[in-house]
Amino acid sequence: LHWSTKLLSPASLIYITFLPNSSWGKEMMELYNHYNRLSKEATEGQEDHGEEWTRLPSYNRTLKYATGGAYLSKIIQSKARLFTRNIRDPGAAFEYVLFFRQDKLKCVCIFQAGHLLEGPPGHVHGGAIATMIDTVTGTHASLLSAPVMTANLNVNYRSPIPLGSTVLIESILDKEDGRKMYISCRVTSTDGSKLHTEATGNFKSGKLFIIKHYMCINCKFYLNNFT
Ligand SMILES: CCCCCCCCCCCC(=O)SCCNC(=O)CCNC(=O)[C@H](O)C(C)(C)COP(=O)(O)OP(=O)(O)OC[C@H]1O[C@@H](n2cnc3c(N)ncnc32)[C@H](O)[C@@H]1OP(=O)(O)O
Repeated sequence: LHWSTKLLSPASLIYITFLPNSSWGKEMMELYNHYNRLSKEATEGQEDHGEEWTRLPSYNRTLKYATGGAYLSKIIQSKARLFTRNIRDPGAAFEYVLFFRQDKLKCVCIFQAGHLLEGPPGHVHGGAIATMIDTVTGTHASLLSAPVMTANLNVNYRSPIPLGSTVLIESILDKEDGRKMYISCRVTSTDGSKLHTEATGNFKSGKLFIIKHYMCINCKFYLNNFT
């Protein structure tokens, strides 16, 4: 069963894909269920595992509420589409979900790399890895301040990622300096034993967004109200 729906818009067909989908492997599903359970328990005030994760909303939903429509017209918002979500065939490319941990200002992304992302035979292309790192760290920086542009991204590839495998992408805030955010990131095997990639990023938020985002600086407020 593919949880995809087609919506007809004047200009194009917009595909909305619901997570999870049938392409997700066992490892991806187990991790998703793990973090989702922690998120739900935190939301519902159930058992306290000492970890309070929140699943992040979709890009379009984030855009809609983060900018409040003040700076992006409804037409632009409705057409905005993060390119990692553009592939219609479930499992073919970027399958991922992001969770945020408020108390540690930390993000985790569970990423399953599909066959279209092949670089070296049987392994994931470095550009696809950098794309996912930019997506995770950029989203993380946006959550902590305001929608950002990536100014700088340094990537060190330590060991290749097998195509079709599931990996964890974890990011943390290193430093905040006015409108600049410094985020670092590690891509590892799901048990954390193998380091695939390390990266650091420098992100810059725009002046226009700052006022609007004072309401989002407290991420808990933001996540509780807009997810
Ligand atoms: C909520 C929605 C969800 C959003 C979820 C989004 C998730 C996806 C995120 C994807 C993000 C992207 O891929 S964005 C696309 C790729 N990136 C881009 O195209 C960016 C292109 N570059 C630019 O637009 C610009 O150069 C900026 C915005 C980065 C900076 O321009 P500016 O604002 O005029 O800043 P400027 O005065 O030059 O510099 C300001 C300060 O930043 C420093 N700085 C500037 N550039 C760099 C640099 N490359 N490396 C280091 N430091 C730099 C300067 O030294 C200075 O420090 P000091 O003197 O203050 O100390």
